[in-house]
Amino acid sequence: MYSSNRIAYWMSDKKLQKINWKEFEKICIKYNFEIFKLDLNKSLESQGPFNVFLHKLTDIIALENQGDPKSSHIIKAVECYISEHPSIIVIDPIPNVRRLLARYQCYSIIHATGLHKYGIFTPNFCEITSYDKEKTIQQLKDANVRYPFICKPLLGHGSKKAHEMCIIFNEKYLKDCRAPCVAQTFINHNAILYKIFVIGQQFYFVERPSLKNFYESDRKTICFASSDISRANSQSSLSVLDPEDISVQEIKPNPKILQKIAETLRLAFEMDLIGIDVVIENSTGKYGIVDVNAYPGYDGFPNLYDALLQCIISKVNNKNQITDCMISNDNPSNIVLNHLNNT
Ligand SMILES: Nc1ncnc2c1ncn2[C@@H]1O[C@H](COP(=O)(O)OP(=O)(O)OP(=O)(O)O)[C@@H](O)[C@H]1O
Ligand SMILES: O=P(O)(O)O[C@H]1[C@H](O)[C@H](O)[C@H](OP(=O)(O)O)[C@@H](OP(=O)(O)O)[C@@H]1O
Ligand SMILES: [Mg+2]
Repeated sequence: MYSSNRIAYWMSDKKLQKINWKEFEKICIKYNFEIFKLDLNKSLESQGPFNVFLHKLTDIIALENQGDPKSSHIIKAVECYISEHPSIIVIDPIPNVRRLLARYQCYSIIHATGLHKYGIFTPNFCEITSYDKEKTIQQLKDANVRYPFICKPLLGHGSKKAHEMCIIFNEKYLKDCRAPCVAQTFINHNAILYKIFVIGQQFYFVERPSLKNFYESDRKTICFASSDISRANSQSSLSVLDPEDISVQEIKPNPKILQKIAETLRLAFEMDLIGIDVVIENSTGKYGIVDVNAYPGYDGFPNLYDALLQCIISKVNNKNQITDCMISNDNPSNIVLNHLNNT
């Protein structure tokens, strides 16, 4: 049991408390898994061996990204340990998490999936790189980003700042774009958002409040913190529909389409723990993917920890099967032996 069923994890204390981690530890013990928190300030070698590494390192990766030497040292040590022990199952691989954290790259990956064949899209987006007005106008035009649009920080996780956004309604207030950022066309969706939570092959979705409908106009920029909008109990004034929008009929989501989104993005991002935020566009009924999150809150996911352990077990089994297969088929010494036996 020692090395084949040993899970190392790392998450911030805030995350551990929020998701009631003690419950997961109990389930692990019940199923004969040893589980322990990795100390990132100590030698990793001395804490091994382990065969699964489960983590939410987004805050540290974000700091590394901003040039913080301590965070960079920690992430390098983790990556180095993983590359020296390639049999470890990492949930999720650090390069894949990095890709998802960068909003521009994240939307580019969604755009490349071919989901548009199923009436699913990611709103037009571009990177705004400077405060040069003419340049910004050109960047928006090239990507067909229309007013109003949302400005989102380039990094999608890891700090309060990553969730500070604004809605820009016209050219006059382009100066409010906090460059560098991603600009994304605003999709009217009657203030309802669906959060799809993915754990390996399992998924679940919940309905959440969202931003009300907005139109191009001469109004001033609206700034908001995304954490005030789409939590289960959020009550932002920005989510209260204007009287003329109240009669717009609610379109219920098709679970098959949400499943298609979950399966496609899990494969596209090569990650098992993701959250996907989807809105249904009022005018077309199409499904717009507006955000993808690494290791989300899973608020409302039934039997969360059974699902998580099931995901881990299936990855461990897959890995063992592949290893068995390699030992019996591909091992060069076996091939030589088989050849010798046949001659
Ligand atoms: N393109 C869009 N059109 C309309 N509304 C949008 C769009 N993008 C985002 N929103 C709204 O803004 C909110 C915040 O956007 P987004 O999810 O990108 O921020 P975030 O900081 O990544 O949020 P999270 O905390 O879920 O990670 C969404 O919950 C949704 O209500
Ligand atoms: O409502 P969800 O679960 O989608 O909310 C996420 C949200 O995506 C935020 O991005 C948070 O991530 P950080 O930026 O890493 O703080 C998540 O926070 P966490 O505390 O659960 O890790 C939310 O769950
Ligand atoms: Mg997000």
